[in-house]
Amino acid sequence: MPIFHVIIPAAGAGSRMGSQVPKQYLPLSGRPMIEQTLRVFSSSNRISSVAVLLSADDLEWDAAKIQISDKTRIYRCGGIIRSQTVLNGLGELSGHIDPDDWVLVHDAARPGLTDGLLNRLLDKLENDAVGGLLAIPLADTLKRADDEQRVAHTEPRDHLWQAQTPQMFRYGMLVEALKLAAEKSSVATDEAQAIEALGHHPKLVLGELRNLKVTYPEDLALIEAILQADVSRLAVKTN
Ligand SMILES: Nc1ccn([C@@H]2O[C@H](COP(=O)(O)OP(=O)(O)OP(=O)(O)O)[C@@H](O)[C@H]2O)c(=O)n1
Ligand SMILES: C[C@](O)(CO)[C@H](O)COP(=O)(O)O
Repeated sequence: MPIFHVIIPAAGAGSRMGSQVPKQYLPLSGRPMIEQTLRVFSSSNRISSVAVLLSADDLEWDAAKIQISDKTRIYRCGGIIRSQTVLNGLGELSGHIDPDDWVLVHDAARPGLTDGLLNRLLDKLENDAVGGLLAIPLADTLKRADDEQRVAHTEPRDHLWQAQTPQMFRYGMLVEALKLAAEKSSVATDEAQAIEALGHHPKLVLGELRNLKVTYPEDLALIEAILQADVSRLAVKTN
């Protein structure tokens, strides 16, 4: 029986959001964003453990009184960059996770993940030799900008996908990949990039637009509308 652990990198400053508090604590449907993100993992009986990775000087977590499940643990091990936070979190879990256990890394800033998308990823990859990630095929035409923010040229977009999270790899392989990236001082902007540097080819599993990463202020209204629509659909179902 495969074992799945979740790591939630939540040690970012949210600078592109420009908010007073880090974006993972901004209210969404009346609760902090990170609490919305945690819900899908807390309610899944397929997930064995959840590790939330905070910055050492995070003052918001305690103040926000985030509701967590019994299988959730907090680690104040945030790094300068996301990949370092994840590597630090993997280190905290050393000895508690078998090298062949699956680890799913999911951005605290992606509160739109559903149990359907989570189960799609687990079902597609639980027997995979490498692992993979949720992603969506690029739908827009891609432009390369010049220094004056004018179009330099159009990039070919065939076979281009936008990576989302969770990204799911076995503990041992992920530690090896992120340690190598750190040793080479190469910045892997997602776990898959570090895995690719080992010569592997992670599987792309179809995600959904709703699983967007909340990055800029305009993303908040979008994700709020998505979560409100979820509440309305649930209300109709239960009436
Ligand atoms: N040193 C870092 C940087 C980011 N993250 C986390 O990685 C996820 C995705 O990163 P991003 O959207 O870039 O978040 P921030 O780094 O906070 O945003 P910004 O780049 O705008 O500052 C977020 O949940 C963020 O909290 C992290 O744990 N540690
Ligand atoms: C991991 C990720 O969400 C996949 O698209 C993305 O790379 C995170 O980038 P960020 O700059 O750390 O938000």
